[in-house]
Amino acid sequence: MAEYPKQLHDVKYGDEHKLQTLDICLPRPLNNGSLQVDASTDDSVWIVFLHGGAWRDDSQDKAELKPALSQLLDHFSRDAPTSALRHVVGLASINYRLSGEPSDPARNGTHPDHVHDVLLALQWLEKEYGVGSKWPYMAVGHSCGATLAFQIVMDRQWKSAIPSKPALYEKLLGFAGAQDNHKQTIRPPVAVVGLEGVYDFPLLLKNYAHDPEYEGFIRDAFGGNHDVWQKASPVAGDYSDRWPDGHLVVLGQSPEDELVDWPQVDSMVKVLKEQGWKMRSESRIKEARRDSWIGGKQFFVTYLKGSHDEVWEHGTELSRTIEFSLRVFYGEE
Ligand SMILES: Nc1ccccc1C(=O)C[C@H](N)C(=O)O
Repeated sequence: MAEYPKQLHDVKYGDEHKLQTLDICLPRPLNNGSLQVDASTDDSVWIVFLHGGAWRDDSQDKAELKPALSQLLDHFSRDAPTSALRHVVGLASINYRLSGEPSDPARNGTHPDHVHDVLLALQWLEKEYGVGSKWPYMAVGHSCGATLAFQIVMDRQWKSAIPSKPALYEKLLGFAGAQDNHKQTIRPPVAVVGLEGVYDFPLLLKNYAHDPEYEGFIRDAFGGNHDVWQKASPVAGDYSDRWPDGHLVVLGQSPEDELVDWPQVDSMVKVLKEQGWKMRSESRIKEARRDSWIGGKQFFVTYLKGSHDEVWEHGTELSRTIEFSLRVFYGEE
């Protein structure tokens, strides 16, 4: 069996509970730090994937990336010189603590425990592979994984909403109670790619008021305080001054999604626009060339096909969106 692409499964990034594990895929050798293809680190990036499942569904985990990953690797092996994956140093898919099952230490989390685990995993990835220091990374998430992808950017808002665990924040983020973005020891991503994401909890609960499941999983994951629901929603984030590293947001949404409706995207779009982000259309990728927008902030809304979970189950939509995001980020068509 060929040594590459190399896959590492169930690697532990913490030992507090059994969901502190991640999978890694290295498409090609790291070669003492420089890559065989695209040796320039400037052209290389990590992909960090966060699965969905409403913070509670233990049938959904880091394996959500698998179908998309095999398609990405397929394209890469067929077409390495032009495949978007040639920019990718590695892909990581992260498990994190869930909520809703008080007797299980891996499923008794309340916000911000889920974010903590993701930050711990990022800290591990930085230490072991230079993710965020040697190489930038894109955070890609599905459903509540898309929520988490934004939450690792907007950390200060949820920190101030939850004063109970300041020591851990300080340890993980170098957060000294100040607004100083540069003190962070865990670098934020350069891009956030959300698919079928939950971005605005109060709006989600309003639009699905007829289905008690929604309030159920929000309460399990975030507690009963409405103020926290509002502050922890990605739409409450500051994506301008406090995210200097952020250059690209891609919001992928399927009109056929039966669990998360389009107003979630609309709400996020409104916030990004208000904060100075430029909306680009898919047909004008060239115009969005990174050279011409270094330091700029641009976002795309892309239409996906299929139901809420088909988007990752079939892999096609997830792999397509990752490839799209890489192409846009590197100014290719
Ligand atoms: N109802 C949702 C609303 C929004 C986002 C996800 C869900 C889910 O149901 C996910 C998962 N399959 C679950 O059963 O928890």
